[in-house]
Amino acid sequence: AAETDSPSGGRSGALTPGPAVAGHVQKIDVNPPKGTRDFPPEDMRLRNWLFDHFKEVSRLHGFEEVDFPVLESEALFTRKAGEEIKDQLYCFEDRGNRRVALRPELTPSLARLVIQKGKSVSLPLKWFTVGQCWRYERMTRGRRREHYQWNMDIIGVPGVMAEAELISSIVTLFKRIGITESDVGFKVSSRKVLQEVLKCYSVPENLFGKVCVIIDKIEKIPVDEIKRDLTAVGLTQEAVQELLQVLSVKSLAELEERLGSSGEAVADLKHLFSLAEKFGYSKWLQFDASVVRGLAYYTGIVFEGFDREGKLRAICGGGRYDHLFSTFGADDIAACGFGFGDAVIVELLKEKGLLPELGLQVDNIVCALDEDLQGCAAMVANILREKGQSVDLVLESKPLKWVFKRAARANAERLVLVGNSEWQRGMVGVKILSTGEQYEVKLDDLK
Ligand SMILES: OCc1cccc(Br)n1
Repeated sequence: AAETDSPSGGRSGALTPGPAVAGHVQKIDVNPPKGTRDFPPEDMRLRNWLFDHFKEVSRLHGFEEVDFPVLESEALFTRKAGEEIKDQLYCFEDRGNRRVALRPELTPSLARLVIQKGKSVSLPLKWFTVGQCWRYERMTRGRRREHYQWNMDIIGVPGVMAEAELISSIVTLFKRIGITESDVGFKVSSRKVLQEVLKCYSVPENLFGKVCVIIDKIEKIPVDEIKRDLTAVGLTQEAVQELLQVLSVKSLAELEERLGSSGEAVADLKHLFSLAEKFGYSKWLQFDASVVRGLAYYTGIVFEGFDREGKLRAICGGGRYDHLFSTFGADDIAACGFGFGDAVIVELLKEKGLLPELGLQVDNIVCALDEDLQGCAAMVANILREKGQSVDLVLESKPLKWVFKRAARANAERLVLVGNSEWQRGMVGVKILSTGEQYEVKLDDLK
């Protein structure tokens, strides 16, 4: 809207509502900021349902919950590997002139806390968290700017039993919400494949992260751009060619033929696939050499959950990051973890008709039949609440028709009516809404 002179002489525009003009207040924009979501009750019930599963699965696997500020020092995320997550950092300078950022991921915060705890914690650590993560993306792509991620991390275990345990956690989650191996799978590879190829071509170690970030785009941008970007960071044509060929390897056997049996990449992957048999989730896994994931700090096994119909983006992803700690100036600790977002999984559940029915549920509606019985109704509500019963207490005089309608909407088990004559006899009226059964009960016997 064009800027206009408000009567008070100030200037108001579309984003800065003008001052009230003689009883008129310009209505604020009631939508949440671009790319963000509100969670009204029905959406919050679904979110809680999902997060409760995340937390229960973490508990079943013996993980401890941790949390960190959504606001972190920008320095935690300023990796120089050309990652999208860095380009879209939601960062700013605070009033203390500190460079800060809304976290785009949770792993760096977890590493920071592990370093902070130092020797006061004993390894291995099995920590999990569910937290909101942010990115600032030009809204031209209309993508969200926030999502919640479930993370599980194992700190201090160098062997692939750790990755196997993480995948077990995700399989457990999928099973709990009705997703099977016919719906989703895990593409599994190891960045040690790339590492071994790059080593053959004497590519300096410090280019590893950049190369992985470029290759992660292999299914998103034309292969000529991939080649150009790889050449630009210093790889020879030959190295580029070999890299792209090894990424198209179709099986672990073929990979072993190409890389030999003595390398760690093949050994780790064979070990992981044998462990998958023991964990009972072999059918969920497939080797896919093209999986590298887009975070620069992965160093070993990487995996991502995908929908077999190929309609959705990756459901989750993770891997080993054995050198993240040294990038923060600390001694390295072997580590691996995954992130599981709250958006793609809901799209998958919708696709599969697996969204749970989660209506509002309250045990009792308690209602005074006369204005002067409000206090008595409060006493009844208190008695029930102390017994662990949920009560929606009617807080003002309402016609019975209104009360019944609210009881139906709240899917209430029963209606407790506080009326004068009953109250005089120490009784209250009860109506079981599912059967219509109606009776009086002594206050002391209310349960
Ligand atoms: O997965 C990348 C990402 C990071 C932060 C917020 C959103 Br939405 N997406």
